[in-house]
Amino acid sequence: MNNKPIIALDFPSEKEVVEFLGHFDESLFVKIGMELYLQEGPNIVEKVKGLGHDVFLDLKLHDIPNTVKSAMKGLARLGVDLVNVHAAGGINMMEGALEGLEAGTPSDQSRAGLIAVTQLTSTTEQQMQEQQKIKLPLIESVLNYAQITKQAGLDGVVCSVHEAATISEVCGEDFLRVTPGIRLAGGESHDQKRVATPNFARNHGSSLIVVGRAITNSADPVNAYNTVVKLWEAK
Ligand SMILES: O=c1ccn([C@@H]2O[C@H](COP(=O)(O)O)[C@@H](O)[C@H]2O)c(=O)[nH]1
Repeated sequence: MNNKPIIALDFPSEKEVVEFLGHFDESLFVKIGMELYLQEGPNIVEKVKGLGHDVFLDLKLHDIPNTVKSAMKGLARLGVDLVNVHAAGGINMMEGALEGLEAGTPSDQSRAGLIAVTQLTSTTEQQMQEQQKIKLPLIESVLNYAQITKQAGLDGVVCSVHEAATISEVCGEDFLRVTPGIRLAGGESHDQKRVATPNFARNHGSSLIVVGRAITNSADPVNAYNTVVKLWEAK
């Protein structure tokens, strides 16, 4: 899997996606989330792959184990590079997801990476404690989700940059830490709560960063992307 910044294609339809990708003359790593997928269906994956880009299909599956297993089996045929579930679905559900993904992957293709969302980057410790009734520091909840994700055999987690280094220490360097909530210095946070810059992510344990609005809302998305790349790659 390449380690380019993953651009979140949070657009309402294929039209905006094609227009956006048309600005770039290189192969990208992009994320298709529920907004786009629920409007355009599996064809949007084929379209974006056909344009030569790697795809993280971010549908965050969360259901009973049998349902997630069957859904993953179907998704495996789309040939995406990375997919995910919610760790809150539990170990049996995550094992089912992995089984489905393995069963559905055509024999001439390699299986997509499978990761699990810990605590969304839009969640604060206070919200988690009050609304989810998890009476722990947020880092402990994230770490617990990371550990059960590893136990289920998945490849890594979605977390914020602020938990990435601890997860790496506990679960190992090879266990992926995919971190959304990335903003350029001084940029608006929007609905995100646990945010960080690309260079902070680089130095604090992220394996991959996910960047949406800092690039897609920019008047010059190629320049914004190149700025993110420079900061992410800077040592
Ligand atoms: O915890 C999570 C899990 C997924 N996301 C997704 O990442 C992008 C972030 O977009 P920005 O515009 O850079 O905020 C978005 O598609 C989310 O669905 C996340 O933010 N946090």
